[in-house]
Amino acid sequence: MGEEVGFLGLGIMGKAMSMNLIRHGFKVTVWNRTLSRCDELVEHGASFAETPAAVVKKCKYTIAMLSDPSAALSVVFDKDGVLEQMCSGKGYVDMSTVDSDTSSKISEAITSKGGCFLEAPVSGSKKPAEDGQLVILAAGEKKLYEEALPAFDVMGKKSLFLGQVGNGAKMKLVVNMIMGSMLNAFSEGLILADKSGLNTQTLLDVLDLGGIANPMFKMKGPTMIQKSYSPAFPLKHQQKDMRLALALGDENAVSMPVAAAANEAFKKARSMGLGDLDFSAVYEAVKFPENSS
Ligand SMILES: NC(=O)C1=CN([C@@H]2O[C@H](COP(=O)(O)OP(=O)(O)OC[C@H]3O[C@@H](n4cnc5c(N)ncnc54)[C@H](OP(=O)(O)O)[C@@H]3O)[C@@H](O)[C@H]2O)C=CC1
Ligand SMILES: O=CC(=O)O
Repeated sequence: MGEEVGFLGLGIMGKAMSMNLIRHGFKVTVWNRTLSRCDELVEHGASFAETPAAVVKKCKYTIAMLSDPSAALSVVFDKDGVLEQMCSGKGYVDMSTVDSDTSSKISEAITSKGGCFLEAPVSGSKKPAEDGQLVILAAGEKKLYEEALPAFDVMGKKSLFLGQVGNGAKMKLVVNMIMGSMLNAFSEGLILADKSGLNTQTLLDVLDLGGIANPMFKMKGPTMIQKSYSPAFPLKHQQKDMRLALALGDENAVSMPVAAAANEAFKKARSMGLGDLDFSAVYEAVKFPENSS
């Protein structure tokens, strides 16, 4: 635990995850594109670096938690990026949700500089991140997985090593494709109950008692009924995951009409200006499809 760990990207997830590392005694150096977002972490004991390259220079391994493939690539390949200081003996752990091609590109670049690469996207949202209860889906260099396990144990409740680079990314996309499709079916059910004269809270109670009870319905149902969409998992990221999962389906000739329809609803929600709200705001797009532009 004596080694310095780097952390790039202090959004909803990165802030909670790096905070957990600090709380558990890790020495953490942080960077975020909007630098002011580092202040709170520094107040809690983190060190700050001006660029991703400066973080990598200082740290044995560096974790990233960034919004999407273009952010993940930019932080590695752009000026002052991760690659500039990557070398033998250093590791890079990308925990962002991206597609396997993006992850492979990053892996090749890191290993070509002599470094080790691990992808480690996570299942679980803001609250599990705050509580250290994420599920970590790692793949890539086993040696780096073992090195990062003490950090994973603090950030998550379970870590899985899934083999070669790409398997973690794919697993995460399959899980989120299912989650996005379920949320659409749930939204339609809430609307159907309401329009057909049923009490939506009673529907939530019935669902929670039966075989399709799940934490997502239990957590999101009450806030959806109240139209409260404070972002835990931003809708724009869920739509990105649906898009990437559908591309994975294309590559493998897997027909996914349910996921494709769910993706349309998330796109519609984005066109209604709901992208920065929680992904449960897709309920508004399902309820008022005519509001899309
Ligand atoms: N929220 C959730 O429930 C979960 C999210 N995820 C995944 O984790 C990742 C992060 O999600 P979350 O924290 O919610 O997202 P946020 O939108 O809250 O944070 C995104 C982070 O990426 C940074 N970023 C965006 N674009 C760039 C860029 N071009 N260059 C450098 N940095 C950039 C942002 O910096 P800045 O502050 O400057 O904008 C910010 O630090 C995503 O891949 C998401 O799909 C996975 C599981 C759960
Ligand atoms: O990616 C989102 C999640 O809740 O997991």
